[in-house]
Amino acid sequence: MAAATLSAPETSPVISSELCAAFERLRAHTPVLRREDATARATRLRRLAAWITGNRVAIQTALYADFRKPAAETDLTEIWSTQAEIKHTLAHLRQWMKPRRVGTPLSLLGTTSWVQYEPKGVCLVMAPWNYPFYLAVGPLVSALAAGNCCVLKPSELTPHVATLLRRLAEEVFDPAEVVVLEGGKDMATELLRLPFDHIFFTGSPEVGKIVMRAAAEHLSGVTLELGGKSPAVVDATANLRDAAEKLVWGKFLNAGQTCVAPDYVLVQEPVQAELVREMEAVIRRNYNPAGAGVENSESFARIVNQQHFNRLAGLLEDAQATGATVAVGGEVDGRQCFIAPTVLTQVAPDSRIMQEEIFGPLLPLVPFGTLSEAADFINARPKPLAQYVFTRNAENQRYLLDNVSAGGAAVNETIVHLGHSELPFGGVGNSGVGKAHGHYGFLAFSNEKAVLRQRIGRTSIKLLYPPYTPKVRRMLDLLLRYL
Ligand SMILES: NC(=O)C1=CN([C@@H]2O[C@H](COP(=O)(O)OP(=O)(O)OC[C@H]3O[C@@H](n4cnc5c(N)ncnc54)[C@H](OP(=O)(O)O)[C@@H]3O)[C@@H](O)[C@H]2O)C=CC1
Ligand SMILES: CCCCCC(=O)O
Repeated sequence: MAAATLSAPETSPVISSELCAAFERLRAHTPVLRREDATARATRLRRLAAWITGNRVAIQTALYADFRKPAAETDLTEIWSTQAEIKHTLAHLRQWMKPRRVGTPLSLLGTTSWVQYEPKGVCLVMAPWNYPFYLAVGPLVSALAAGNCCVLKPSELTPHVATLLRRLAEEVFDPAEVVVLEGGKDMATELLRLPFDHIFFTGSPEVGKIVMRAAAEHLSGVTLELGGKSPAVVDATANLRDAAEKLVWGKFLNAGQTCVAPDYVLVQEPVQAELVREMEAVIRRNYNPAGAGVENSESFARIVNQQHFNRLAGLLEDAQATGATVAVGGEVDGRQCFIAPTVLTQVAPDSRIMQEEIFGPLLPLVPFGTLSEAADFINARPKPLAQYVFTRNAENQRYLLDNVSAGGAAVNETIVHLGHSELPFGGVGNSGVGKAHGHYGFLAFSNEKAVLRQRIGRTSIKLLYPPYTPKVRRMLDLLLRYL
């Protein structure tokens, strides 16, 4: 069935003709992708994987040009993470695509039923700037695995990566399968007026609400991968050297511009000073081993732009103005958008740095007495994307995992749960809607169609057809009593 052309009411004057043409081209192509088998989809994903392998240096160069992301971090968090998603998808795609038979209840005896996975159609992927390659191509892999056509809107804050993504689309895909549309807020606003079948948005909760409102106009499906203040709790039983290593890595990777970065640390009072000492040693080892200064380290990224630098410098100033102490770091240089890995103590709970997502290399430590105080502190705030627990006490671990709601959690680790292909990734409440990665990503971009097949001349319900005679009423009595 040919997809209906966008009628005049849908193409409001604020949607440019080229956008409508691109959308129509994809929508007209959806029946072709719907008919493809696992082999055809896998071939497309292998072509993508080969392109990424062949363009490793170009990806590193683009990320470095955008905000001096170290090549090693690009390899790990942009290239390897994307290739791992493709590899896992290729290993399971045939299975995921198979219809799933379900059992038959007594009341439907004689029927056969299954769940059939069909593509949603034309999907929109809106990516953020902090992992601009992985967070654009990762969702694209899921969309293609599920048989969709896709519009990809990268962030304009990372223009070198956006240009690279456009080249990737042109070199790997048919323009009717995937199109990359570069632009900022205005482009995104226009795109959100189109009747996409699913919108996969990664970004801030504020913009996530804008996306969800726009999706309501067309009842588009949404996956919202949002952010928030992900807490880490370090109790008095924790291995502090181990906790320091993992907290410093997770916090200062990508200069703290990571959605699942530990935003702040709740540390049990008696071990705060020792934790600070351990963190200081790890920061020095990771970013200033020769004493040349972190600003000269090739292992530490920059803040993405002046606006975010100013925002973070403002958080640091406000924290200090409300009594915080800079225990480690604190150096800033606006000319190169540099903020050193910084650990803060004596942070006022009502200071700005404890109200908004930091999304930068500032790590406030907040002391607590009892675990219930720590849980109450977290639960008094919007539900986080991740929670981290550092403890050697199984009961403390259970208490915190059972009494704090978060999108995901890691115990004695940070961030890496995001790279586990068998785990659903996503937020809850203010930190997100829906799950991604692996099979969860495939399902996000699929319609799970329920199918029941009946034999001709038979129906489980015929005995209950009208007229509703006393015999039918007796059958209903039996039904309510036994089935
Ligand atoms: N859950 C997850 O997996 C992740 C969540 N995040 C979260 O994303 C945020 C940081 O990313 P950031 O890019 O700054 O997020 P934004 O919400 O600012 O932007 C996300 C996307 O939305 C676009 N956009 C911005 N403003 C609007 C608007 N008014 N209407 C429509 N689209 C708009 C952006 O375009 P443009 O950039 O071109 O303006 C970008 O493509 C943090 O909150 C972080 O926690 C980040 C990474 C992963
Ligand atoms: C591999 C690391 C990716 C992190 C994506 C984020 O949390 O922003």
